[in-house]
Amino acid sequence: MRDRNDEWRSANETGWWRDPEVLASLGPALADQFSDTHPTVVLGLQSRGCLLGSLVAQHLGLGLIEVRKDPARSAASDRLWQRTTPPDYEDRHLTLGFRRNLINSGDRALLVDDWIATGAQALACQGLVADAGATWLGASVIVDSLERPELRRPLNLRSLLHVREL
Ligand SMILES: O=P(O)(O)OC[C@H]1O[C@H](OP(=O)(O)OP(=O)(O)O)[C@H](O)[C@@H]1O
Ligand SMILES: Nc1ncnc2[nH]cnc12
Repeated sequence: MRDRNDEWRSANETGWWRDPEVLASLGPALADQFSDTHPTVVLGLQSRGCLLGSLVAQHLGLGLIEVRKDPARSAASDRLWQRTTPPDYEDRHLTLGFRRNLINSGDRALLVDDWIATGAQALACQGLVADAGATWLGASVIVDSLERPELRRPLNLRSLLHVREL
């Protein structure tokens, strides 16, 4: 998994997906970080989070909710749970959301993503789960690059690697 791309000062994540063994291991590894919980649904953040979220959901025998950027393009806003993020790692205030009928108040939601930096997008996802009256279990990510360590506990963040290990 060590794959530093010096030009961009970030990991070359597409190389991870290209490796069949790494790809096969990611769903189980991300799921196992929350083996003490009982998720009923996986949330995947567009776009890399969806790629990984589907691996985790399939491993656990669960379904996936695609958390879309700019979800109002695909459904009327009164049918959506939507939240706007604080500034993310690219200083964007993104609107994230999904259709309300995809989740119910009895759901126990696990967010899956490749990377966390400011935590802005994960916080918005936590807010979406709260809006639906569902239970937030935590965020299972590959790389922890969290800039605000005080968010680690409220988000219940668990990671396969810290950015310093890349
Ligand atoms: O902690 P934050 O500052 O919120 O940033 C982390 C998020 O940003 C990246 O996705 P990006 O929006 O670049 O989309 P992508 O998955 O399409 O690359 C990354 O995959 C996380 O989803
Ligand atoms: N995928 C990613 N998401 C957020 N911050 C990053 N920095 C480097 N890669 C990143």
